[in-house]
Amino acid sequence: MSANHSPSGQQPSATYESAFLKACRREPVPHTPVWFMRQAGRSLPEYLKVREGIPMLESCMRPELVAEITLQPVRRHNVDAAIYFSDIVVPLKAIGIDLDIKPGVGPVVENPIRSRADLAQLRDLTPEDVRYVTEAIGLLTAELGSTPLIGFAGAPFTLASYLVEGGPSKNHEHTKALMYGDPQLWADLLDRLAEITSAFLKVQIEAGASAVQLFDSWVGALAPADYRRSVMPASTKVFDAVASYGVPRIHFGVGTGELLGLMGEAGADVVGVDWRVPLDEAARRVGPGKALQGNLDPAVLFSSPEAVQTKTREVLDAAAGLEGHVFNLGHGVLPTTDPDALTRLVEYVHTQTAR
Ligand SMILES: Cc1c2[nH]c(c1CCC(=O)O)Cc1[nH]c(c(CCC(=O)O)c1C)Cc1[nH]c(c(CCC(=O)O)c1C)Cc1[nH]c(c(C)c1CCC(=O)O)C2
Repeated sequence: MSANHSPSGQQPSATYESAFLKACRREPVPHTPVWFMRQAGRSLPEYLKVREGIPMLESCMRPELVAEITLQPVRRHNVDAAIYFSDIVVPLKAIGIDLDIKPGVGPVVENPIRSRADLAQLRDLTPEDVRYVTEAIGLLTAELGSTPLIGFAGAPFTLASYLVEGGPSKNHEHTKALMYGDPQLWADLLDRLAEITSAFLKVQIEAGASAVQLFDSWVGALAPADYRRSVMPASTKVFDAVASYGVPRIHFGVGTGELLGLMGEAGADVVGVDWRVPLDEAARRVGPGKALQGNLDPAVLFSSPEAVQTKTREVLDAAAGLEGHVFNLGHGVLPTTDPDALTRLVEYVHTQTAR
């Protein structure tokens, strides 16, 4: 199996040669590729329209709707990659965890996992549990042409934080209590989540995803020594599980300036950076042999078009010496972002970096 071809060998080579996948592989690109975390949904009126009356989790299980929402930002913004429309808790729902996504709140778990007995809630995930994912990706690869599709999953720590807290959390106190107080149970929990996450990513790659992103959104809450001891083994297990497919593996978290080197070491090909660390400094922390993704502050999009260009220029200048750069925001698109500001940003990055 050649690198970055799906096992079925169906992936057209125009996808393989796309600017996004080339940048991930640290090859020369015709222009800096751009996509946005949380580009699907959120600020788009056409998204709000098709989602009307359909709860979030249900919308993730309807293949035609998933395909449509995934394609909307590609049509509108001319981004260089699509991200599969789903949520990090979808695989947990698929194995029967009682949870919901509450509008304006996020994932809420009915019975938080805090004891060894609670671990029994986490059974293995099989492709049959998420047949709608395989189906939706089939529809998408047919429509996307040479535009790569990014599959994704939540990393073990971030999934554990929702499962242990029972919902979104600022301080992650229950999660840390378990991590420090019962290291063996914690390790077993993260290992279970690594198995589920690996299985979920494999389904997406085998269906045709050209790259995967592992979101460890909240891991920036940890110090490096704790990350290395208590989180890295599980994240490494996930990256190792999908290594043989040869598709780029992207790893991202918020507030992870002190963890960037370790997150690369965990097995990422591309390290995502939030807006707090300039990309040249991030490259020093990550070291050679990795591409970087980022890192315009999503709040910058609320300023004037001129200010957006100035701040974008700063990102591109800091990225000038990188081995590979995928332009993105430093975190997801904020819900009230003007969609036209995103379209203008894609065009600006493309024209500024066209070779
Ligand atoms: C931490 C996390 C979650 N989900 C996700 C993360 C990691 C990325 C990050 O750090 O932002 C990942 C995610 N969630 C969603 C996507 C879709 C693809 C994309 O456009 O990037 C992706 C990649 C859709 C969604 N996920 C969610 C929505 C909103 C649901 C709705 O509109 O009803 C969407 C479009 C819900 C959700 N789900 C989660 C949160 C915090 C929320 C927001 C709650 C809110 O503000 O309403 C958990």
